[in-house]
Amino acid sequence: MSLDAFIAGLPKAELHLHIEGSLEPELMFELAQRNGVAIPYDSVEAVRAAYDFSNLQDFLDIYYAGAAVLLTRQDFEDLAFAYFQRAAADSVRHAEIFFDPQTHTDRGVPFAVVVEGLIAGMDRAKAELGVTSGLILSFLRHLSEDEAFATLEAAKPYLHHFIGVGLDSSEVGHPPSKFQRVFAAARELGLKLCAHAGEEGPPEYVREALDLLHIDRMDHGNRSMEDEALIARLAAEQMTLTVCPLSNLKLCVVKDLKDHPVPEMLRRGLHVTLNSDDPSYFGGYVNANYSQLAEAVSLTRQQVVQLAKNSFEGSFLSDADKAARIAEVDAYAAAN
Ligand SMILES: Nc1ncnc2[nH]cnc12
Ligand SMILES: [Zn+2]
Repeated sequence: MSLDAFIAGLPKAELHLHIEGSLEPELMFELAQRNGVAIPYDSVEAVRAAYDFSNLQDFLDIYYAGAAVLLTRQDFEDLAFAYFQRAAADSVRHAEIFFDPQTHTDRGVPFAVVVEGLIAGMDRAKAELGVTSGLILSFLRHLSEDEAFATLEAAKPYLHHFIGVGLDSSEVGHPPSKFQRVFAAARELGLKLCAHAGEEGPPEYVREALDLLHIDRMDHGNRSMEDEALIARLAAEQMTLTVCPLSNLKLCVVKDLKDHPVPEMLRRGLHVTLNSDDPSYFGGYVNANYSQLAEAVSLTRQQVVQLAKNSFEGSFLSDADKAARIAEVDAYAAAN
């Protein structure tokens, strides 16, 4: 069996996926028409052609504009279910997905519409596809901490739907320290804590995410590799990093997949997982991330299995569920 075929059937979890970043151009057009929203493209091909980014901000500008077609509960359910169909096809058994409530509430879409639509899509995915999931409320870091607090307040009636909070959007100039108080409040509410750190921002931001936000999981973390003491600490703490190879390539965090830090991260004992981030914008879902990285840096089958096990280990599932899913990975690896 080829490594690609092995990856295709390998049970895995996805831990870094922005649901708004799974909006495929076809669905963007469908929703634009359904809702009478004008979009600045005249074809699906024109949308895809616009996905040529030099950095994170280039991407974010287009990503926030694309989200304008999402208005109704049904839109959010359709968006989520479309993602889960692709995830299921990639042998994803469990996904912990980010959403950006402020991107929608700032356009006048009620918080309830967004959450109820996403939850409906997640419930359908469990019933029809057997994919379990959790929802992570992500704060936009280019906005103020007061606005993050207002978002957390709006989330309170729906708290039982969330497994955690995250921190995303423009990293440089918006260090984790800006959100120290709202992360403490989220922890008090029993939520898990994630933050994007070290995608474009310096190792100092990674340290702040650890020391000031007290995160349970780190999104990206690439630039930690510039700091020996930080590498040693992340390895000692077995902090899960949700790494996104095709995102890193498209946003010019790495020049070539051959330069990707994952092999060095593994060699240094870091707890790495592979994820798709914003698959519609970056050219591939989770299996494409595994396969293209494996090809570029010559990952072994054993490393690929380790990455899949890490994905369950680093999830917010219960210990019993983690063990059951990891046993599934072992059984698959033994049989193939
Ligand atoms: N890769 C990324 N980094 C920061 N914010 C994001 N929002 C969606 N994708 C993101
Ligand atoms: Zn991300």
